[in-house]
Amino acid sequence: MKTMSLLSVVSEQKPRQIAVRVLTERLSQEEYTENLLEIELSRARLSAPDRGLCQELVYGIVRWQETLNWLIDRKTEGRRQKPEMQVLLQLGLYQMFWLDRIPNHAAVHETVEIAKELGFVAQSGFVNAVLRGYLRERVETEKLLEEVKIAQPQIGYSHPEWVYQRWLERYGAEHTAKLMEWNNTPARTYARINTLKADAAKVTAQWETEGVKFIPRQYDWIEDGLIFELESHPPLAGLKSFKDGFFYIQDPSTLLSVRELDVKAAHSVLDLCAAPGGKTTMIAQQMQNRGQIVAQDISDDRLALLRENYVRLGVTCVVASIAPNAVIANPAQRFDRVLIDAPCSNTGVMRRRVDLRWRIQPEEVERLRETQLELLRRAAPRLKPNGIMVYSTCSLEPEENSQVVQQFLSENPDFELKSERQLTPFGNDVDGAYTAKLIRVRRQ
Ligand SMILES: C[S@@+](CC[C@H](N)C(=O)[O-])C[C@H]1O[C@@H](n2cnc3c(N)ncnc32)[C@H](O)[C@@H]1O
Repeated sequence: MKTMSLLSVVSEQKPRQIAVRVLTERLSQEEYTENLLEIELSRARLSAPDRGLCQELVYGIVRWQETLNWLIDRKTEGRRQKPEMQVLLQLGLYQMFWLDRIPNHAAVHETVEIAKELGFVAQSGFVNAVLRGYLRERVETEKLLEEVKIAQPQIGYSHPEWVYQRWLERYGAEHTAKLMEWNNTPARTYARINTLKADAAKVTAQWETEGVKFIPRQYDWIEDGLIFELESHPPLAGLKSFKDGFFYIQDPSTLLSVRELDVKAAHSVLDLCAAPGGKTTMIAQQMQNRGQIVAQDISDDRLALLRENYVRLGVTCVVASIAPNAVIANPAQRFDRVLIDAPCSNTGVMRRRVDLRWRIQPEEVERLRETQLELLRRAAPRLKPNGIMVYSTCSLEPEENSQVVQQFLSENPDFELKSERQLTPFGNDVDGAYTAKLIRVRRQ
């Protein structure tokens, strides 16, 4: 029988069907999985629990794809399956071995039914056989899944071999395992209180009335009472506290570079890679909306997000423009502070970007180094003598971090490295982030 196009099954508004569609689309499209899912969910009318299940299936299967494929290969002698068939088998196995709340027989039955709905009637027996085989060997398979984490961690924790080898060399086996485990765990949500609009007492009182469950969190680089982990909440964009600009969602690691910048109220600040504005708006908060922040970004779409954010948060001391126009427009202007929150491989935030690990390539890290150095070189002449320039990334790779800074320093003897710090998930329980604080010691 001819197989039906997945897109023709749109009338089915069920979480598993939508998950299969997104997981199949991602194999042939450039678009990020998160965006594909959002598009599909915006078209579907799912209940909140069904949306949650759909997201959990998509994100979980993308994260664990290497391990799932390994399980499938064991039963199919490595024979290549059609992409849709592979996705169906992944869907069944993921529910059986990773989701506690789905009974096994339901996982098998539902997956076989979806196979039939999609036109894989002849192959549905094969799907059934593979899944039932694993059902019979459930206990042994669970043991095997634990053993492969030790024998072949890149398969056991589902990461590309090259990424695993890189981290193994740098961080050792134990930390690398922790890092990969972290990347496979759904990311937590953190809110930073926007003190331009409200204090922590006011925001938390408002959250109580809105059904937000929160816990205060402390970090050595952030003043107390500023960061809350949101354990559960209704959709944030619908909350009055959100619309009123009482808080901004960001990982605590992103605030280290702002602390290092050490801004004062009347300062002039150049924020070279500013969008969507997590750091810009925190800098404005520290300057109590005085002084001036020239915020730039290369992307128009992201600059629109920056504007949306600073309007919502009541930030008024920002001039935003497409890079590098503002700097070119006034070449004589010098700044007290410069922040370069550079584009990077994002290896420190892999748990927030589910398919990132399958997209990045070693060559990309090399290419990014060039951009990062270029940004530092462009920014350096704009810093006043004795001013502070902070370079930051959310990468765990020294090639994009200390090595870039060292190269810059070797070319710029008027700059000194004051401090640098690498935050890691296994060391600090936050996303990975690197920050270097540089001082311009004399005029060249
Ligand atoms: C890590 S993100 C910045 C995040 C932002 N600082 C925040 O805290 O929300 C890096 C940004 O650099 C921008 N970008 C990339 N290449 C750039 C360039 N050559 N000049 C300026 N911005 C650039 C990207 O569009 C992206 O928005």
